[in-house]
This record gives sequence, C-alpha cells and structure tokens, in this order.
Amino acid sequence: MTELAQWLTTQTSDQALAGAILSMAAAGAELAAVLRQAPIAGQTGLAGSENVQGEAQKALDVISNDIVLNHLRANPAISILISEELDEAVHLSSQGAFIVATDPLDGSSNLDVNVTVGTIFSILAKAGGLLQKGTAQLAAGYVAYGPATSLVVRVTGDTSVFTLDDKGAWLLTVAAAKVPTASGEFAINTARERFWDEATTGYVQESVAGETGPAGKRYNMRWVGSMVADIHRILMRGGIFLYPLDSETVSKGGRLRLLYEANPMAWLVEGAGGRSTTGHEGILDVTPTGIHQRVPVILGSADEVRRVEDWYARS
Ligand SMILES: O=P(O)(O)OC[C@H]1O[C@](O)(COP(=O)(O)O)[C@@H](O)[C@@H]1O
Ligand SMILES: [Mg+2]
Ligand SMILES: [Mg+2]
Repeated sequence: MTELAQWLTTQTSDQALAGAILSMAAAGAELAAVLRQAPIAGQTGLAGSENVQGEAQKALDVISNDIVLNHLRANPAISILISEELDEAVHLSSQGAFIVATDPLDGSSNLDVNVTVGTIFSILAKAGGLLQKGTAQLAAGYVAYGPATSLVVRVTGDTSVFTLDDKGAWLLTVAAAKVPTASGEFAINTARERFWDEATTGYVQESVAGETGPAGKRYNMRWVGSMVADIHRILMRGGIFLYPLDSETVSKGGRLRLLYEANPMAWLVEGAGGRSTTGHEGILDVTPTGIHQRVPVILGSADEVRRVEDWYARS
C-alpha cells in the first residue's frame, strides 16, 4: 500500500472516498510530468478557445481538464464532474457516489513565466446534488506544481501535505499543517485599489501603516497570482489572502469561484486552524446558486481574517 493510501485509511473508513482522492492524486502526478515538459512541447500558449466564463483558455487548461476527466472517468465511484473548463456538469458513472468539482489548472496566466500553478478539487456526496454548501464537503485538496510537487489534502481531520518523489509516489511531509493565528503578511492584488470597498481599503491602509499604525506591527505583501501558490504559503507560514468583492467584480459576485476555488481552499485552511469569510459570512456557509458561481474570498491566519471581518461589521 502506498504512503498516501495508508494515510487515507487513518482518515476515512469509506474506501470509495479514499479512491476518489487517489484518482485526483494520480491526475496530479501525471499533470506534474506534463507541466515539466510543457515549454519543450510548446504547450504554454493559448488554446484559441474560451471557457464558459469568457476567459481565454490556455492549451494546458484544456490538457489538464482532459487528464482529470480521464482519471475520474476510470473510477466508477465518481458520478459527476464539475470543472472550471466545462460549461455544464458532466455525468460519468451512474453508480458513483461522488461529485468532484475542480479547477484543473489554477493560475494558468503564470504558465509562460514558469511560476507555480495548481489543481484544486472538492469532493461532495452525489446525494446532496450539485449546489451544496462548503460545509458539506467530504474532502478537498490541491496539487501545487512548484519546485516540489505538493499534494495538500484534508478529509475531515488534519490538513496534510504529501510530496511527489522521483518515482511518482506521494510521501507524507507535513502531517498536520498549522496556520499561525497571527501573521505579518498579506496577499491582495493592489492594482485593484481604486475598486476596493471601505473595509478592504481600511484593512490594507492599517497594515501598510506598520509599527506606528493601529495594527502596531510591520507587514509585508506577497502576491503570486496563482491562488494555489498564495494559499500554500499561508498554510506553511501564515498570512492572509484577499480577493474581495470590489466595484468592478460586484456584478459577477466576485472573482474566484465558490465550488472549485473558494470552498476547497477554505476547507483546507480551516482544517489547519485558519479562518475564512466573504466579509459577511463564512465561505463554507454560502449556499451556491450555480456551479460556476463567484464569491468574495478572504482567508488565512485567524487574527488577520477577524480584523477584516471587524472592518466589514463597521462599514
Ligand atoms: O489576475 P489577478 O487579479 O491577479 O487574479 C489572480 C487570481 O486569478 C486566478 O488565476 C484564477 O484562477 P484560474 O487561473 O484558474 O482562472 C487565481 O489563481 C489568482 O489568485
Ligand atoms: Mg483558479
Ligand atoms: Mg483554472
């Protein structure tokens, strides 16, 4: 039994659920090999198509989606696939018990500059239907394709980190990630400042004011532009990630997608002792109204997230 399969026996007695996670892990390992060769194969450019959200697809968005789809199709426990790259939910096995929602390639605008990208997934019970709150997730995870390839996964217990070795096996490297409660690092796209609401502006101004400001400490700013990479940093050493609702994204409900970006990341961060919110409610408590629904995302170190929540409560 592999180390990942062994770990899964300690997290769930549901072998089919463990199998669903193993299918996503296998897709991630295959995709890691493809990504390593992508500049040689000339695959980092555009596919010439758009997804349902009107975003230009990269060739690797399409390839990643196909790799995930093939792995899930081969697993009869998977009933339905929801993907950022597919307009509608795809029905796979009629006997399957699970829905998998995925962002097969997160941060794809970073592909041509060789910066970390990822695959995000959320697993739900088919019986609950397509539009379930994040609290109903059975498990979630992501694969980060960086200097090392990491699989971060949580069923309902700890958030654990596996690293892909040179033989293609996932080895446990962090048994229980812990997001420090306090932190001095924030991640937000500051080029959007003119669109921000009062709460976001207030939180960031307080932070950049440093030791002499109301926060009373110095902050640093980090923004990779791949949510997977920004969240991985926060899981490993703390910090806060913000993609809030702003005056430009308000008509769409936000920038990031609830089912396959916000919910799985909130599941992992909360499993590591962090916190998540839209500004007004916990991300995991949002009732979805569509499979590609967008949502404001604020998550990370609990004290920092609370500070943003306080701003929203006041403004
Ligand atoms: O273009 P911006 O505003 O920097 O947005 C970056 C965000 O968009 C995303 O790239 C969206 O994900 P996709 O690449 O899967 O569409 C996130 O990974 C990232 O946090
Ligand atoms: Mg994404
Ligand atoms: Mg994507």
